[in-house]
Amino acid sequence: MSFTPSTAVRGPLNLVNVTLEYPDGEGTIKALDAVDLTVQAGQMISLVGPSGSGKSSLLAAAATLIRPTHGLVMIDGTDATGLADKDLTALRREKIGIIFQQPNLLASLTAAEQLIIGDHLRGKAVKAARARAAELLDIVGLSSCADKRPHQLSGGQRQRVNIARALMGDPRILLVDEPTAALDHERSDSIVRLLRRVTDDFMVATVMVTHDTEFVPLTDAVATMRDGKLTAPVLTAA
Ligand SMILES: Nc1ncnc2c1ncn2[C@@H]1O[C@H](COP(=O)(O)OP(=O)(O)OP(=O)(O)O)[C@@H](O)[C@H]1O
Repeated sequence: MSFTPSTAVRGPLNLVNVTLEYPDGEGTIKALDAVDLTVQAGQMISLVGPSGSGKSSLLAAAATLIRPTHGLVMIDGTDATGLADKDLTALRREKIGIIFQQPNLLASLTAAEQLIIGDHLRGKAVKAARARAAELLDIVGLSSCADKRPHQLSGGQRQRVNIARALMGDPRILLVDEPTAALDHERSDSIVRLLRRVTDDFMVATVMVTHDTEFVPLTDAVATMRDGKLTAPVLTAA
């Protein structure tokens, strides 16, 4: 299935009045409360806020992994909330790269194979996938590690494989959850700089949840979650 923008597109990622409620005893809890967010191609937004404020819920809604109770989740011009599960899965594979805190690499696969397997699921030819995987591993600085398995890589290298894997489908959107949580300062800095570079070079719309406010200046703007509400992104000085 191919997805083409059907309405005026404000950005690859556009959340409009998104509310997400979870059952909570007799009542409900609003994990997201009328959230609006637009992220343009080539723009990187930091998402900060206290524990329980709704950051993971926002990423999950933007990733189309969870359907909001109200509101629109526009992915490159397509309203994801109106799609059947099968089409939603296809949209996610085509448009969204997700980078979790833990790389979740498969222990038995080499770095190159971690990337190729995703393209296999997308139904792409193996030869083209091999070439693309080699190119992306080079871009993330791992060309000499293509044949290494996860246990032969450092934490920072595993996170680089994770980033390269998320780029395999040529996504329009990158959603990144605490990418530096398990890394020391130097590796954290280089991972956020890498995310900045791929946002610029691949013109993706990137949202990065982070508790490390020191990396916020590497991003274009910072938005704060509090009790499910999102402040308008504030441009950083850089
Ligand atoms: N599956 C769920 N069922 C019920 N309530 C949930 C569920 N997931 C999250 N919540 C609640 O929704 C609110 C927002 O949680 P969320 O995990 O999105 O916050 P967060 O900012 O990502 O927190 P953290 O930084 O600790 O990961 C919290 O009150 C949380 O308890």
